[in-house]
Amino acid sequence: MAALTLVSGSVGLITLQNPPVNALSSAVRQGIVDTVQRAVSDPQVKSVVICGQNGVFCGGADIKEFGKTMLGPPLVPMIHTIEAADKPVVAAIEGSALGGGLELALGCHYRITHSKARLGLPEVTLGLLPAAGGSQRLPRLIGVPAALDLITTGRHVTAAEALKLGIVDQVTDQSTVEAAVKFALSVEVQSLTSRRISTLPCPCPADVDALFEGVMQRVRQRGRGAIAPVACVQAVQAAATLPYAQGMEREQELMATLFTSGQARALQYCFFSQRAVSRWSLPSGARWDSTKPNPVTKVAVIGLGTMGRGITVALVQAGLSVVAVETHEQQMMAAQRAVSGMLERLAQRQGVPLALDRVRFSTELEAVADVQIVIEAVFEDMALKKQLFKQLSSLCPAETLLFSNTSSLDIDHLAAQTDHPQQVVGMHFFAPAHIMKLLEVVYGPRSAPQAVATAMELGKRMGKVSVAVGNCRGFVGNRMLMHYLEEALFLLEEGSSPESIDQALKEFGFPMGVFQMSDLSGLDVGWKVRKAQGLVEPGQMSRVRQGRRYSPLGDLLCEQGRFGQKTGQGWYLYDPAGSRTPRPDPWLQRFLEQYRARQGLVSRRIDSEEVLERCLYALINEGFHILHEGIAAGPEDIDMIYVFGYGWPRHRGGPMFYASQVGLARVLQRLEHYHQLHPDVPHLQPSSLLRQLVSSGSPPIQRWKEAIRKPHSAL
Ligand SMILES: CCCCCCCC/C=C\C=C\CC(=O)SCCNC(=O)CCNC(=O)[C@H](O)C(C)(C)COP(=O)(O)OP(=O)(O)OC[C@H]1O[C@@H](n2cnc3c(N)ncnc32)[C@H](O)[C@@H]1OP(=O)(O)O
Repeated sequence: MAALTLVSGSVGLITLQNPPVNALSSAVRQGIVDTVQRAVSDPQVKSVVICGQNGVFCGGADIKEFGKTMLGPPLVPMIHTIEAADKPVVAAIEGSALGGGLELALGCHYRITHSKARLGLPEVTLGLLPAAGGSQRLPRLIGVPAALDLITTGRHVTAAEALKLGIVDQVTDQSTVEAAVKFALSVEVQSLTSRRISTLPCPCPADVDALFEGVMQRVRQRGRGAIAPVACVQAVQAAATLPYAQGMEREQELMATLFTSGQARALQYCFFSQRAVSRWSLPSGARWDSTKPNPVTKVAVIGLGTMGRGITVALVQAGLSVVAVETHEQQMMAAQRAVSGMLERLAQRQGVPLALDRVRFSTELEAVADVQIVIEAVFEDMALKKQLFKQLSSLCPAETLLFSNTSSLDIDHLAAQTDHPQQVVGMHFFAPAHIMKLLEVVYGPRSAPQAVATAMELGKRMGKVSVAVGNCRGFVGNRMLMHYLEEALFLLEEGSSPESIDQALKEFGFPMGVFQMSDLSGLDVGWKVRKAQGLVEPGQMSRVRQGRRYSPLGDLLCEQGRFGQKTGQGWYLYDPAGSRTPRPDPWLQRFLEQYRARQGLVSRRIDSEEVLERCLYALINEGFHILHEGIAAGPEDIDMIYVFGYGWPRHRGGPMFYASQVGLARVLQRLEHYHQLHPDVPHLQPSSLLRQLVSSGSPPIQRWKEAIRKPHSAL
């Protein structure tokens, strides 16, 4: 909807009305077409101002309408009519002008912006390009290099940057609508010839071909198989080389290939899923909208290793006071230097004042007595953590929340050490904790809803995508990852190599393959976990342990001191130790050949299809178990964990969305096939939920929840 009112005697004020972000739904587009026509034909109206209701100009096309039959007037002619009007049209931008919203503003003759507004063309992040003339108008307005940057990254710019780039004409700290009306009155009699962006030539640098070549190479590398960034470059290239009308034809042609693509569907699913995971619920029925988080101003972090340091920085960045505790004097000194350095670099990069005074370092555990939350981040050792939780329980007041940063340990065991188990929640951060977006918030059967709400809110304040999950071994992310890693080892035993497995996974879109990832995080991490599970038998080669197939390859490498990047050798060679560039290791190749010979294994050629199917379907199958058990509330939760924590390519939507795109029947059939070949691998046996979904006709992912039981904790 849009409303037209006459203000200041001669200004037609059009207000977009579609809360919360005034998205351009079919009703809004119809409203704009009608009000613009009325304003243009009304002799009393000498100029027009377009603004949005409730302090937001426009969040772009209505993403919920994508994939459905498009009704209502299309955007391109609508914006063209505005640009062609013979009365000045001014956009009054508050809040956001994004995507179609900015394209609408680019069709106006002037743009007045509030200093706190954000502008951008984020279509690429939804698998699209700015196809309401944005890819043709923006380069004409601000030049090819700046337009390429904004359109291929989708980044939002501040009002100040928009002014500097020439996207907007004026920035105000006062009422934007008032400023825009005043401005409109002042330009009522001015010529509009130079204000219609589509009629302007596109300013190009001299070396424009080289520029496009370089940008295309970068977006291909960065995009890891994403098609939208490539189309964005092609559209801007059309703006630079073709007249406007032909450029528009090219824009529409490119958009047509993107609009119905699986990648666009995946990216739009991610957009909504990212928002959906914040609406958590617990098995008790407690929910995000009925539980108030505790007010938090002061948090303690205990244990200042890599994780503790990152968590401290993330908390300070979120504006909280932090008590950072490390009981070992030397470790404390090193941590203090590291945290200060990280904060200094961040302050420099972000141009904000250094916030070092918000951290107090201490070697005394007693220093945590007056905080609202304690985040324990000591070494991943159950005995150590249990002892600490016991101490904290007697040190802290009853209302203090006790959170554990653990990647796999049982939260209920830790809660049982305290007098107030309802105050205990897991917070699984991902390294580096001040950078990685994901936070798994792990609740146990006794965790209070308020404790969960506070953890989720704290995650939000730190800028994280927080996902509430039930308690089980490895929670959601690592529990699924275990089977992915294990399949990769089995493939090595059967004849593959780290290089070819990693290559297949990188071509799928992961930033790195499974063996590179293992080298980066350290082979000793998994070794320690397997030892704790009683799976490691030093020097032993047996391939069946605890009644199922087992690969001792990782253990054998660890026994040789090959822990990955940090020791210079793991699945690859790193020269010098600590370098990040993996090189194939001839030693490993010989080692694998000898291993296969001793095990009586006949090496075979394994293609990338088998690599992907076995690694990914094993992981996905575990995802179905997790859904069935209620550990994750829905497929969106699993998918966001994988996209934000494990490098799953966003344009493939996450593992569960990927399964829905491949087709559940196909995933089931391939798992059955591989399980028949490897009956000693239980994780290849298809989950009953997957079977159930297939037999009920493979419903779309949005309807899987109907087939899933209520959430509960598995431990
Ligand atoms: C065959 C060829 C066919 C060709 C047809 C071509 C037709 C298309 C032509 C042009 C296309 C233009 C493309 C676009 O414009 S795509 C949209 C681009 N816009 C965006 O990406 C902006 C997305 N939104 C945001 O970034 C934020 O929401 C923001 C506006 C910054 C506000 O942030 P915040 O205040 O944090 O609020 P939330 O993100 O939580 O959002 C609040 C609720 O609003 C919903 N929302 C937001 N934006 C949209 C949108 N564009 N469409 C629909 N819904 C939107 C969001 O989901 C939240 O909903 P809920 O509360 O239910 O979770």
